[in-house]
Amino acid sequence: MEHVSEKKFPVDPKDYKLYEEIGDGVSATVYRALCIPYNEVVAIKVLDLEKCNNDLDGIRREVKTMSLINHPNLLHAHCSFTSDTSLWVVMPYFSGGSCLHIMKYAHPEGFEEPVIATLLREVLKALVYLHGQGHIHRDVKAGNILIDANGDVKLADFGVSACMFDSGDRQRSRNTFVGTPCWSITYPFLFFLQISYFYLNDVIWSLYWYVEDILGSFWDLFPPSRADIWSFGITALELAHGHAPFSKHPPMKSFKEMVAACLVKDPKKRPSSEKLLKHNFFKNGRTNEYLARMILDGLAPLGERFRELKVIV
Ligand SMILES: Nc1ncnc2c1ncn2[C@@H]1O[C@H](COP(=O)(O)OP(=O)(O)OP(=O)(O)O)[C@@H](O)[C@H]1O
Repeated sequence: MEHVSEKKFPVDPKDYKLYEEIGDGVSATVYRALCIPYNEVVAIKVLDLEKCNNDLDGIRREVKTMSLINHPNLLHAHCSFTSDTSLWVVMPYFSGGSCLHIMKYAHPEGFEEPVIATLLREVLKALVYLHGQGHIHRDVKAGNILIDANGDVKLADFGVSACMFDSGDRQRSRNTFVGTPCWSITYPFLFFLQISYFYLNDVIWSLYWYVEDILGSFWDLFPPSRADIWSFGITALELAHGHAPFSKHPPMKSFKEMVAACLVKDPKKRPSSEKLLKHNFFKNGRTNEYLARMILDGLAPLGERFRELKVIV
């Protein structure tokens, strides 16, 4: 288990030097930056509060959660502060960037099975911890799985995470719009269209009927953490890019079973993160060094990759 850094990171923008852009999202831009007093490279996510749906207090609470959380597979924020109309979240810099980014840049056909098993096993460890602490991540997706140069894997972005024990309006309001469409359980049909050719015929109809179910509000009827299990299943498909890993070879039975278990219509019947971690599929997982070798070797620096991809888009 990592130790929470004793270092107190400065909360004044003047103490940071922003370098190049390394990522962007709906309402934020992420920069590689230097923390001048510590001479340490960090990543800073600058959120434009005017573009955010969430209230400022809500975001602050989430960042606070992010700074209190302490698990080797969860991204820990150093600090956060506001500057004009933006919120700066200072985090460790992960030079590999996100899995989504790496896929787009160097693995457009998706990752191979041992890579997927290794990545997902690490993400699942983070979910076991979060769920055990009473949190739901609510935005599990390839874009939120970060990798550092050693192949260490971190689940990032608590922008939409919620506490399962929150009650009343906050929990309810979160259930209405947070999360990323497709990965969140409220928009599965978009992804359903994308993977309609996919070989998991037996879960396709479950996905379809699930859409019907969401028309009614039944959040209280199932364990909230199972929403993350759904997104986890979608992320597994995302990493395999809509086809079975090693699809030129005999189909991967354990991958198919694991995804099917996550994408069960009835949330109560989805496995808990703890149970899922024991699934046979994760026995294919390897070491972090293997991951670094397989997906990071030979890649250009993150900022350069980001620039190149932006030109293509
Ligand atoms: N600490 C970090 N180190 C390195 N790269 C990062 C870091 N944090 C974010 N990034 C990069 O920036 C990208 C955008 O991050 P952000 O959290 O805004 O994205 P997102 O969750 O994909 O977008 P959205 O906010 O739309 O859901 C990530 O996908 C990743 O490539």
